[in-house]
Amino acid sequence: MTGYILALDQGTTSSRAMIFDDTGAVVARAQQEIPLSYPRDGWVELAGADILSSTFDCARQALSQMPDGTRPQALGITNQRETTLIWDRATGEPVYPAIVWQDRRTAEQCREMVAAGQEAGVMEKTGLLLDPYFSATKISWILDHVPGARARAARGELAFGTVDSFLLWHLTGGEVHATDVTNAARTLLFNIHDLAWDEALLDLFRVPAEVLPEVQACDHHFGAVKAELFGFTLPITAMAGDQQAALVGQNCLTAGDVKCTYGTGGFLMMNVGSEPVMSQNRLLTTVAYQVKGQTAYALEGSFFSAGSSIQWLRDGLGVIAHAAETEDLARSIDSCKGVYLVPAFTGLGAPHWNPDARGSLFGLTRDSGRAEIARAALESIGYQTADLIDAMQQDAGLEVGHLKVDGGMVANQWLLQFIADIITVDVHRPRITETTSVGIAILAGIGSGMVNAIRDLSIFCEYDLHITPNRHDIEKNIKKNGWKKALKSTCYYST
Ligand SMILES: Nc1ncnc2c1ncn2[C@@H]1O[C@H](COP(=O)(O)OP(=O)(O)O)[C@@H](O)[C@H]1O
Ligand SMILES: O=P(O)(O)OC[C@H](O)CO
Repeated sequence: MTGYILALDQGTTSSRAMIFDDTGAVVARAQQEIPLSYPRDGWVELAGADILSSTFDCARQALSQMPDGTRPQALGITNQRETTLIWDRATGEPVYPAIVWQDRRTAEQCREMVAAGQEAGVMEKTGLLLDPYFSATKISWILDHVPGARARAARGELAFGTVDSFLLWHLTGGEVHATDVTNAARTLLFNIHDLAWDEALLDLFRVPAEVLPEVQACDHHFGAVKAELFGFTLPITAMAGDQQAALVGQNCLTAGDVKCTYGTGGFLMMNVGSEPVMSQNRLLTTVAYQVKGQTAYALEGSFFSAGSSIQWLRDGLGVIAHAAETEDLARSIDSCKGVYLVPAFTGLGAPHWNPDARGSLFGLTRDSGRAEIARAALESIGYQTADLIDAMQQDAGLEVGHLKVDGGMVANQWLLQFIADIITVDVHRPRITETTSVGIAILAGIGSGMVNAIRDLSIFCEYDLHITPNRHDIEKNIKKNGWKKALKSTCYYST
């Protein structure tokens, strides 16, 4: 009998459901966009109700596409990480909208903590930096700004969770409050060496232990979906943050394997094996996965604006109607003629970590038009990748042999060629580019016993596009120098 796995992927701009059979074939898929709101400069929020309804609608749509008489035997949840929700345990209602990972409202608190010399100790335990990106300061912000929330949290009436926990709570009818190690590792409250919440960090960030979920391995049996939701119960046998799921989905299971996901942001991740590698270049050290009792760690560099720059071209400037138009625009000119976009719309991530930086466009002339700006937006993604690869190679002490890419932006082949050219490394794109869903399906297959080991399902990871770099070294160096100058000016302006 064929086995089926339902993969739910709740991302920053959309929710997805995909159903795989046990040969790795996709039998159903559905996707729904969700609206982000930007209530103030640097603030980014999502409505909890939209997160739930879009995810459950996608699941129902995908289930309706299954062959007659069949249903999945396991469910895996993967999610945008760090995004923070606090809800009422009695009703499941969030007390405030989800504060999205891109949100910078706690920048001042982070700056004060850095000035007080608290960053080194936090980094040592968590592998993370003191940046508003992570959940801890977002939790405190909600507890401090929603009337009565701190007192209610102390009385055990409120629950905190990243999006995985929030979905799990609602899928199980409020019966299970849990997360997995990869999501916990993004909160600034979790010791990645002991794999446990850390009391000293809870005190430092003023987060009461009463709000925290239980932490489990990625392939844990988390609970069962209540029958009212989809018409039958379904075991939830895996959870993992989306970048970690993509690492698994890209078959990056050996130390030195690297993938980069180009969605709303860009997320470069290298498997470093069973011991954490601490960065000397302001990259993050994080848990890659914990499966069958084994833990793997990763080095990660994230930049906050990749696809979001393209959304800005479409929704902010109105210079394109669809994201895919950027490819033709980039091909329509030979070069940007000195135009650079530094897409620091919500600050700069690794390796700069400047929450106050804001986006800048440099080198405009009367000849600059939509093609130059669109191409500069795509090029900025290549430069940001190159900056992170340089830092990662130094930290890990090895050369990146090739880069596996995925995410919504990899439909753009001009972009992939530019990335290959600027990092001078081969770029491989898988047949199924939704590797986040692939990864969580593999983990759910293991959690349910349908699959024995991650490698059993490497069948999922076939590559159908291989791009080799064009080596114009002189030109590449000139371009990179221009980018460095633009970056420096952006940071200078923001101080
Ligand atoms: N052909 C394309 N060229 C450039 N950008 C694209 C293209 N297709 C999609 N995108 C961008 O990719 C992003 C969507 O990727 P996705 O992986 O679904 O994001 P997320 O998981 O963060 O919600 C959007 O920001 C969109 O603008
Ligand atoms: O929603 P995505 O795919 O852009 O991923 C968001 C990341 O997990 C944030 O760290």
